Amino acid sequence: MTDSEGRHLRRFECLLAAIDQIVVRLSSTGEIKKVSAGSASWLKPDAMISRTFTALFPDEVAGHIAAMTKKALESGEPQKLTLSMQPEHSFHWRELGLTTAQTWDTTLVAVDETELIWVARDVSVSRRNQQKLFNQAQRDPLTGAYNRRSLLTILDHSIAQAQRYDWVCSFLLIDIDNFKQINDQYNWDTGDKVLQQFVKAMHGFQRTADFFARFSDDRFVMFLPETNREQALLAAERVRKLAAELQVSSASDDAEDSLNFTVCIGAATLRDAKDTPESILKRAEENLFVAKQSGANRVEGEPWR
Ligand SMILES: Nc1nc2c(ncn2[C@@H]2O[C@H](COP(=O)(O)OP(=O)(O)OP(=O)(O)O)[C@@H](O)[C@H]2O)c(=O)[nH]1
Repeated sequence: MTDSEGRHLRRFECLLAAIDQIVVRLSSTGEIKKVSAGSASWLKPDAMISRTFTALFPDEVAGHIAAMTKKALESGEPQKLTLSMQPEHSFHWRELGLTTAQTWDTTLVAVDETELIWVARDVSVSRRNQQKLFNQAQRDPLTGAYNRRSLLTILDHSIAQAQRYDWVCSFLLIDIDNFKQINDQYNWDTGDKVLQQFVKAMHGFQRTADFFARFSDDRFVMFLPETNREQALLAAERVRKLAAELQVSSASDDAEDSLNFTVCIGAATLRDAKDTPESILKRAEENLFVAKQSGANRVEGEPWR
C-alpha cells in the first residue's frame, strides 16, 4: 500500500468511527469485507465478515438488494431502500444481535466496479415520534377520540363520496345531559372520567366503518356510512341505552361513589346533492335541541318528509 493509499484508508476509518450508521463494505459479488457497527452496539461485526450480504435477509428483501446492487454498479448512483427489520422474521440478523424491531433507511453506493458501500440508519425513533405527533394532531388528548378537525376532514370527504355514488349516510350529534352539574356536584376529574368512559364504551360499540369524534366540551359526533334514517334512529337508541347503563366511579376519595349519566341525541341523514356537512350538522343540532327541550335521555330524528 502506498503512503497516499494508507492515508485514504485512515481517513475512511476515522470517518466510520465518527458516525452512527452501520456501514458495510462489500465486493461486487456481495461478499462482506468490513463492517462498522456505528451506534448499533448490539451488532457483532466480526460475525458478518466473508458472508454473502444478501443471504442475511429474507428472500424478498434479498431480491430487492440484488437488484439495487446491479443498478448501483451500472449507474454509479446511490440506491435507497427503507427496511423494516423484525428479529422474528430475520434469523441471521437475530443471530448477529438484533433483538428489537427497527426501521432502517439504507443506501447502497458503488465505489467502483469491484466494491460497494452499504449504509443503514436506524430511523425507528424519529418514525415513532412522527407517528405520535400525527396521532396527537388528530386526537383529543383527554379521551383519545378523534378531534373536531379530523371529523370535519372526514365529513367533507365522506359526504362528497356518498353524493357521487348515491349512497346514504347519517350522523348522530350526542350531548351529555347536565354535564356541568356533574362537574359541579362531584368535581372536574369525575367529569373527565365520564367523558373518558363514554368514549371507551363508544369505541367498543362502533362498527369499523363508523367514525366517532369529540365535537366540543361534552358533545360528540358519530358518522354512520351506509345508514338510512331508520337505521340511524336504531343506532341512536342503542347509544342512548349504552350511556344510560354505564356506571362511572367518581374521582372522589370515596371509592364506593359511582354515578350514572344520560345523553340526548339529534340524528340527521343525507338528503340530496345540495346537502353539505354544515347543513347536515345544522339539522342534527336542531334535532338535538328538540330532544333537549323534551327532557333528558332522548333521541330525536329527522321528521318524515
Ligand atoms: N370535566 C370536564 N368538563 C369540561 C370539559 N370541557 C368542558 N367542560 C365543561 O362542560 C360543561 C358543559 O356545560 P353545558 O354546555 O352547559 O352542558 P350541560 O350542563 O350538559 O347542559 P345540557 O347540554 O343543556 O344538558 C361546562 O361547564 C364546561 O366547563 C372537560 O374536558 N372536562
